[in-house]
Amino acid sequence: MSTAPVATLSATDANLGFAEQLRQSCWEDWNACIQHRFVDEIFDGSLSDEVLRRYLVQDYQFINRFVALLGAAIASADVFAPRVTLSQFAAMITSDENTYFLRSFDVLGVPPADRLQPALTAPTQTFQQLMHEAAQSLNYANCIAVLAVAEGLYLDWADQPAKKHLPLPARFEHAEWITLHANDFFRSFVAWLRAELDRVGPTLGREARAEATHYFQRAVQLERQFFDHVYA
Ligand SMILES: Cc1ncc(C[n+]2csc(CCO)c2C)c(N)n1
Repeated sequence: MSTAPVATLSATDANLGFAEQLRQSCWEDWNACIQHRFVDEIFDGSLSDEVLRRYLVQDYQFINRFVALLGAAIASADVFAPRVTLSQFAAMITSDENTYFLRSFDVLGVPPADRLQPALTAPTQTFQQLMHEAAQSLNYANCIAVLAVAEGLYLDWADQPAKKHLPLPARFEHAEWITLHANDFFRSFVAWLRAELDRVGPTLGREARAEATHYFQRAVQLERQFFDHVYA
């Protein structure tokens, strides 16, 4: 009979994949996001134009670094299959999603300067920097960790059981921001990202795992700050 120590992980951790361990490690910030006032107000259509405008103007400044991060994930993936999935997603978001922002900017009367070169707020700058840092690391786990937050947290607020029974809000600026993140394509992409974290997590050494975890946690904190700051 062996007397060797069996495990250093708690029973709970041992039963969870890496993706779920990461999410649970930031449970408080994660929940603060998906239960945010912004989420409640976009679902019931009461979101003020001023708040939505601040949000969308800053959010539009994400896509550039986000696509670069996808590129870094494609470059650093260990095998061919994830490169294909990530490339297909990159193709989708660089074609379809742009029109939502432009149509909303038209309705909200956002002038060209605020669409193209707005003054960046601190959470936007820090998020851009985090995406840049993850991309520059050319480390697949780091890249996927940040992508899994940017996508997974958006799926979790837009697709949550508590909101499922609600009719969509009347205005497209509200309704489409929900449906862009609550649809089968997006659901399956997020499930794939989480499965990738579960696949690569166990291959990481202690330091690499801690590094990917730190990227994930910083991204979740920034998501929360981003929601908060459009009301400040
Ligand atoms: C602060 C912030 N965090 C995450 C997302 C979600 N998101 C960013 S890029 C992208 C891919 C295209 O849909 C998605 C889903 C966001 N919009 N804003």
